[in-house]
Amino acid sequence: MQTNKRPPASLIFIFGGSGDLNFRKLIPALYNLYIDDWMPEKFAIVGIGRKDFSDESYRDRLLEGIQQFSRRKGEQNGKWAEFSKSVHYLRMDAEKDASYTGIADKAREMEKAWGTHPNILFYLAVAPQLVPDIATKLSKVELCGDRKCTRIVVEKPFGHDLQSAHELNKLLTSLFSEEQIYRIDHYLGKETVQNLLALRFANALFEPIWNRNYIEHVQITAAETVGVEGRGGYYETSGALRDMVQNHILQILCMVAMEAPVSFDANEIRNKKVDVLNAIRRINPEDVHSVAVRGQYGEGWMKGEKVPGYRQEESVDKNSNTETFAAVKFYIDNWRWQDVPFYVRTGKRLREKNTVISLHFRPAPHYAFPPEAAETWRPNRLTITVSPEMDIRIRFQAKRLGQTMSLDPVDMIYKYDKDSQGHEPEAYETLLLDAMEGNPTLFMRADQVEAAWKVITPILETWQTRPPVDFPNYVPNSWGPEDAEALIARDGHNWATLSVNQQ
Ligand SMILES: NC(=O)C1=CN([C@@H]2O[C@H](COP(=O)(O)OP(=O)(O)OC[C@H]3O[C@@H](n4cnc5c(N)ncnc54)[C@H](OP(=O)(O)O)[C@@H]3O)[C@@H](O)[C@H]2O)C=CC1
Ligand SMILES: O=C1O[C@H](COP(=O)(O)O)[C@@H](O)[C@H](O)[C@H]1O
Repeated sequence: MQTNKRPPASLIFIFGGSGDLNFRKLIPALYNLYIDDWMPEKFAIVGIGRKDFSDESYRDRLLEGIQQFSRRKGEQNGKWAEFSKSVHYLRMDAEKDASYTGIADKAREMEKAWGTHPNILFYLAVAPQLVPDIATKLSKVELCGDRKCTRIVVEKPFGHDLQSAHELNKLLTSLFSEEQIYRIDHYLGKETVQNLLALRFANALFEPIWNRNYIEHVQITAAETVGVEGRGGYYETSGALRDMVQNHILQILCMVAMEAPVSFDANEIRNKKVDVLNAIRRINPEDVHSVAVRGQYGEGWMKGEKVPGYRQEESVDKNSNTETFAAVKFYIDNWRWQDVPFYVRTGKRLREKNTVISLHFRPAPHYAFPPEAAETWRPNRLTITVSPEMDIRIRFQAKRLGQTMSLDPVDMIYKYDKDSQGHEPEAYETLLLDAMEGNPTLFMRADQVEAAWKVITPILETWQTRPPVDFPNYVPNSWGPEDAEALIARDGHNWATLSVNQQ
């Protein structure tokens, strides 16, 4: 969502500078922005943590992260040496340190060196329980005379439920103005998710049919092949509904279902999205079992390798009832979407890593072709593959070559990778650049986060009060529990096939 100019001088403090997210995502993103000439002319990055690093040993550690996880893995002809000169480490216990003088000193040092007040970004890549304390202390640090120069980026999970999200919002908005708070959801930085706006609102072709008159149902799948990967401690407090549905999937759903914005003003886009969340039909607790399915993977095999069940993962309770799979049917009660089901599902240890949105169109009103032509008939479908492939496909019927009138479903495909030649920015690159520029469009506003919690609260509460009796209920390398198939089959539909050669 960037403009074509570099952001102003920026000083970026990363709480969690010695942590996994910074190592795997944030530093690689900032480095790639640097290589692509998107970083400010003047910038400094200060990683904060309790571990012991000198600037030198910190840079060496971060280079290992680049080599493992960055889309450009090397030192890029000396670019790493140039970039890393601006990377520093500040050893500090963010809980015990009362005054954060190290931060104020660093800000003064950079101001003096640059001869200007930089924008200051505080990225809170730490466990959620540290956020209130750090935010409160940061709000008291003397910085650059004008507090408007600061922005605070808050990682997910944003709260544990509606109540805690509300309290966190209340605290943050008492310390900072809403314009300074950037609640991150990395799915919104993904190229294909952003392209939904272009597809829908830069083309006259789709909008007239983008409604209940033509669309029978919508599916959103965010499937992962990985298990909890050492994050069992966090995942035990979360589960698939909180980890993926409350944020990423509902945000995608909003992009699919929102009304056309009048402008690209951040609040205009966010208003249109929150309208969708507010229109999602509230689920009665007694209906939860018929519209929501949960699952947990047992032990099994993935691509020839034996993998443990969720209950055998590190830091997971041996009798855990945490769901690693969730599927939900939502309805949106508004003029555009009345009675169109939105089926969403997400899970770990599923057969493929794939995030896909598909819009399934109603059948043509009359089929004049001979019966044999109809044998392979499929309804029209628009599929947007978000990741790891990035493409848009339109399925339609075409005449098979030859003398008979036989029809086949075919796909018209636009592939992003063809244009990007492997240079597509990662979500965190887009979002960090937006945060430096001060563009909050792709970040969540306080009311959006709370509205999303409201949507899933009845499911969370029902699942909490009625523990599952059949966990684990799906094997790795499957598409989740059988009940998820039944959820959609009851309405006469199937989950869309996700492989590259889609049906
Ligand atoms: N990792 C990921 O893929 C993702 C993570 N997130 C979110 O990002 C956040 C961070 O996750 P992740 O990086 O995985 O967590 P890690 O456990 O790897 O890192 C935690 C970081 O917090 C620091 N920290 C903890 N306590 C203190 C303290 N008292 N003072 C200063 N620093 C402290 C640690 O520093 P030290 O060890 O040096 O004390 C470490 O740098 C979480 O909210 C998570 O949900 C969101 C999406 C994906
Ligand atoms: O936020 C999260 O997202 C990842 C999946 O992200 P993706 O970009 O790889 O699709 C998920 O693994 C993790 O559990 C969750 O916290």
